[in-house]
Amino acid sequence: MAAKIDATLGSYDRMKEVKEFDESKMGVKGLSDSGIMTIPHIFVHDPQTLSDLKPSSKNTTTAIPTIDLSHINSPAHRHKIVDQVKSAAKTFGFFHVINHGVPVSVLDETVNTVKAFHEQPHEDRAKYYKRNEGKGVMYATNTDLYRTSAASWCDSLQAWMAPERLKAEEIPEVCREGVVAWDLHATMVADDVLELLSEGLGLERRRFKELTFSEQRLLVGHCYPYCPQPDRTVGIKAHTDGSILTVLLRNHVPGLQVKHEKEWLDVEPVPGGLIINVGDMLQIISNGEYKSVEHRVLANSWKEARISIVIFFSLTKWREGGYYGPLPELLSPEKPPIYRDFTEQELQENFYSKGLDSKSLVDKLTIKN
Ligand SMILES: O=C(O)CCC(=O)C(=O)O
Ligand SMILES: [Fe+2]
Repeated sequence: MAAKIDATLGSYDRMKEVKEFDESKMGVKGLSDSGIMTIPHIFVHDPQTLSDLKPSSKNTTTAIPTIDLSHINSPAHRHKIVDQVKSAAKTFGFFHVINHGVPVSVLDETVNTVKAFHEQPHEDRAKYYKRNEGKGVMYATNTDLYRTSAASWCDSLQAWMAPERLKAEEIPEVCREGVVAWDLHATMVADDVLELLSEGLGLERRRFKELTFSEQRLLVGHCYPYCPQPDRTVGIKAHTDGSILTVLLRNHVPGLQVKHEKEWLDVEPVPGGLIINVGDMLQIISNGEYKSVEHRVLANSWKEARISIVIFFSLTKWREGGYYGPLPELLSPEKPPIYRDFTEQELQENFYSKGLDSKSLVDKLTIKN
């Protein structure tokens, strides 16, 4: 790779530095623990990205909706909850759910178990550091480290839980039990929310389940360690999720922001709550009814690590010929498809070309009149 010129950094061989950092297997956790005051060049983002990084203005009172799932099985309450979920998925694309049935002790245990993995001594973590996307378990700094133009201050443990059933022994022992339990609990919540979303489109309650929308699951345990220069990098770049639906559990350390009406909005923690967001696939199959919204994580300026556990739910059953697209039952002469059909290969290529820098799938598939 040619040496890169950066006005503030001078000339340097980016790929060489990326490789050296990656091969050290220390992760950003190791960099942070070493007490550095200046972050390596490879993490510095371009001035345009940096100029836009700030917590949302203090006086904003807008927050993503919080939806209480206590009475989802009561006919008297269900239609109201369906309306709330539908409205949140249409406007914000993000919402909190509370009283979702998972005990707070399980939420805490899940965060602690993932934190315990990332806070092991370097030698113990380094044993797992590798890049094998698509199956099994992988632990590394940034999935897209070699594809992106600027790295982010975050290490991630990824576990492809399903459809190919992940063997428990492949999961690092320190977090094995917690990860397996979380996959079960989060899937139950996702299935409940998918039923509400299915009804919100006027479809049968079980329709999304039949369409296998929660059968592919990638669990990611992120760690955003303290960053000495949070104004020069990010925790995760602005992106939309490629999933059908994402379930996100986080600790109390701030950083997550969601784009709403062109403004970045801080997502404040809700005690006992889980965050749900619509992914690109759901925006497409719902023919634009539900919105996959941009979000990002600021680099962590707290001494305590920010921990989040994300499960990306997606479908396993493609239509004959390997295609997918807006659901035919949602289309009519008044509501023609606004996205074209696409193949699984196109989906993969979109992600693996440039990682999170890629143009969103939704933009690529929009039918231009
Ligand atoms: O850590 C978070 O809060 C968000 C992570 C995220 O957006 C992702 O993994 O796609
Ligand atoms: Fe995301």
